[in-house]
Amino acid sequence: MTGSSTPAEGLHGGFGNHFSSEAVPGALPQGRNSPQRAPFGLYAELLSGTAFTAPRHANQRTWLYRRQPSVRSGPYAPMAHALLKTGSKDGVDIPPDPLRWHPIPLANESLDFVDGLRTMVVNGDPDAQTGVAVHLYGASRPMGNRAFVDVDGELLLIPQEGALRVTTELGVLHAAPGEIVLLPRGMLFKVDPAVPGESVRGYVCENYGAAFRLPELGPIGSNGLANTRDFLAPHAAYDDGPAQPWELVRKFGGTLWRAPAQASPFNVVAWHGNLTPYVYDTRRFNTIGTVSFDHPDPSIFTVLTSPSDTPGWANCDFVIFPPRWMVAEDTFRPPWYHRNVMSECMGLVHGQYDAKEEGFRPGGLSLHNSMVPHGPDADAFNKASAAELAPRKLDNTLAFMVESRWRLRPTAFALNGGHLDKSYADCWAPLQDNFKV
Ligand SMILES: O=C(O)Cc1cc(O)ccc1O
Ligand SMILES: [Fe+2]
Repeated sequence: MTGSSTPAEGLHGGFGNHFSSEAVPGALPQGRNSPQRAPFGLYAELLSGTAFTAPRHANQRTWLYRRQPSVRSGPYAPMAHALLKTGSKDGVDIPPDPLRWHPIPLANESLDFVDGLRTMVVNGDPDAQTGVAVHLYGASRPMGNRAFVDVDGELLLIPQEGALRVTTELGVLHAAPGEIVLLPRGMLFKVDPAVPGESVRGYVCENYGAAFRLPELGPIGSNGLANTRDFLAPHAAYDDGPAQPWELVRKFGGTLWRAPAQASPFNVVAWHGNLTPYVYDTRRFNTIGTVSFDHPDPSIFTVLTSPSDTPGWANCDFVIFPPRWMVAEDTFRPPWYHRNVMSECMGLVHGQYDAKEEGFRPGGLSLHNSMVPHGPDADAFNKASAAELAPRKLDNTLAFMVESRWRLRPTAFALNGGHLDKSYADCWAPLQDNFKV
């Protein structure tokens, strides 16, 4: 990896594909996974993402050929992190009101990606492999010789400010706002500002449940929404410099643990498999909407889904609200007023969200828990009720939603950290009873 960087073009494409990659020609064993001696003195190591006996269509694993096996690290000692939380046990009780947070200013303290994580909402329990968390990240410096691995869940990074360089065991990915990065459970990585000296900010969805997959398309057919080939996996790249001290940070059972390592863990020279990180550009999302009337359910905007044991009732749906044409006739075009059984946590990467043109700001967050009434604010209602219904492009915008079947509990930091929008509910106060017969 020293002296090498992954070009944005030419990555492997295809969600769930089986890829092969070697940074040194001949480093990948052919015809078998664990030859008596792996090429060039490398160690063979398996990383499984599903149980060995998971059905073939869901089975995920990757074979790594590396300079040192991962077991060459430790012992681990607890590492304090005041604001990184896990599962519903780390959430607080809240009244069933809609909640919203102002963006947290870009980090001006010296924080790396791990130090700068702040958990906002949590549910479930990683020991039961259910639930999600939504964290905010804010980093002003690179991780240096520090690698992070999350055993509690896979991570979906949603950059909001500043581009990221994400180094993983399988190679390097770059992601700017508008792109997202999926990091499998148990795979080591580090996240650095792509531009040295620049501060970065964004969101992280941590998924303790079944791995994210593409949603079923039903009557949409065989194409559409997030297309398989647009998920890009890295090429093998490894640190080829001399051994240096590293620190490994492992999130394991809701606690952070740290261990020294004598050399870089990014030492995988070749790999093959289908358990890989991905970068996905949301501009590739094939957005589908009504061409007649009514506001469709937002499930048409699902990028990735983590199913629960109940069909159709997701542990987590990751949904985006990308630029799109609004053409519906005789229709109130923004979202309707609603109470949903699913709990909804929303963020804004850039632009404006049509239900809340003011108040919901890029980098901010909102939470509408199960059955909590919400919908367009009074301004959006008045504007959309009176608007001339010509075709209109909703442009320069990207909002997203992490939706879960389980109630999302805010953390104590979310409630008391100084970023809660205490007057959120006022945005609906002007709505009057306009009923007249
Ligand atoms: O509350 C929200 O803004 C998210 C949302 C959007 C939409 O188009 C329909 C339902 C819904 O919950
Ligand atoms: Fe909603």
